[in-house]
Amino acid sequence: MTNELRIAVLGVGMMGADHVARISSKIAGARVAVVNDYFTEKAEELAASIPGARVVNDPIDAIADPEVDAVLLATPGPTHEKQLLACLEYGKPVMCEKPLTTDVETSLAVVKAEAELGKKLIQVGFMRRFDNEYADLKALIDSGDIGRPLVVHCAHRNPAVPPHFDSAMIVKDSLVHEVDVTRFLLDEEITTVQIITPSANTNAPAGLKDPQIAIFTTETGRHVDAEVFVTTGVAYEVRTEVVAEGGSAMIGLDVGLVRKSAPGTWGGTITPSFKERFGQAYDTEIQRWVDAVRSGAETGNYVDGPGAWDGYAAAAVCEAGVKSLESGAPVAVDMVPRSSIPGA
Ligand SMILES: NC(=O)c1ccc[n+]([C@@H]2O[C@H](COP(=O)([O-])OP(=O)(O)OC[C@H]3O[C@@H](n4cnc5c(N)ncnc54)[C@H](O)[C@@H]3O)[C@@H](O)[C@H]2O)c1
Ligand SMILES: O[C@H]1[C@H](O)[C@@H](O)[C@H](O)[C@@H](O)[C@H]1O
Repeated sequence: MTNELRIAVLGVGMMGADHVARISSKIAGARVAVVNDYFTEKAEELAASIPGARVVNDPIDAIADPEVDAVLLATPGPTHEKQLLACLEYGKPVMCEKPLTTDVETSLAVVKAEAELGKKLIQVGFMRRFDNEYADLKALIDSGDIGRPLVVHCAHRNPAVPPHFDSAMIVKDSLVHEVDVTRFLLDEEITTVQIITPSANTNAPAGLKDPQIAIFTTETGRHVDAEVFVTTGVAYEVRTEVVAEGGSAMIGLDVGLVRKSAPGTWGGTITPSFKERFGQAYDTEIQRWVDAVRSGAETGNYVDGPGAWDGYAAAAVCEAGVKSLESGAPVAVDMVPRSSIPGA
């Protein structure tokens, strides 16, 4: 490996293009060497603006390229399985945007393939773990200062989603972040999921079950509720409140700037999308991944943060969530025990 990590970015739509800009302007020790997209012109246009970047038309060729040290996958979820398995085959560390894959069987297959390889090469883009507010909340819980958490309340609101977004995607693409936040903050698996669908937003596309209320139960019987509402038309709002035996704590109040102005109104600003709300988290996530990959050869661990197992656990919870979305009843999460896959 050269000193500078040479990254191939696959999929340069909204997230991929954002990561290319990030790596090229803010991230130390790495550069974009290869750009790939299903639409070649899109890749060519972007590569032309990045010194030293070139286009490789086939995603698997891009992964296998000898002048690529690591891969950033920002392609749509259904393409992840094949591209992740190719990364493992060619021994390339990979930062895969969530979800790991879109179903539980393929997620488990990826976990097993990585475990057989004996190297941690896969990091999953659960960026909230790198957000300063979430990191502070986790540190507060771990310090014991508020005692044992009993209940977590979450709200996850998007102003809008793309037209192809369906009710199951609200679970697999949006609620998946609360699934990971729950596992991250409480350090245990989710055992049951129930999804309740209140009266749908009349401004949402016909048939979209939005908002949804999810209820998780964890291994030790703790309770998490999450309101996910992806067509609010307002702004991007992500809130989490932890209620513990000795106090409570909340993040995501948008109180960075409180402005008072005439005539007698007050208020601050709310981030319009996840790009602004989690910009710092994406920067930290990618910098720490680059640092981990650059030092990984010695340890066999090229990951700093959520890995393939976390992606699989999230897929298993979301699968139960989609079943509950249909029935409205609580559904048990079906997961293999981690100990059954040595090295996972
Ligand atoms: N962490 C987050 O907050 C966050 C936010 C948005 C999206 N995402 C995730 O990022 C990924 C991409 O989402 P997006 O919103 O940027 O989607 P997008 O549709 O804007 O971009 C996807 C790009 O991949 C290209 N593509 C499709 N199939 C391909 C293939 N087989 N090989 C190469 N390129 C291919 C498309 O042409 C497109 O340019 C998804 O997994 C999504 O869930 C994560
Ligand atoms: O893919 C996006 C992304 O993961 C965002 O962080 C989330 O807020 C959206 O709901 C989802 O559609």
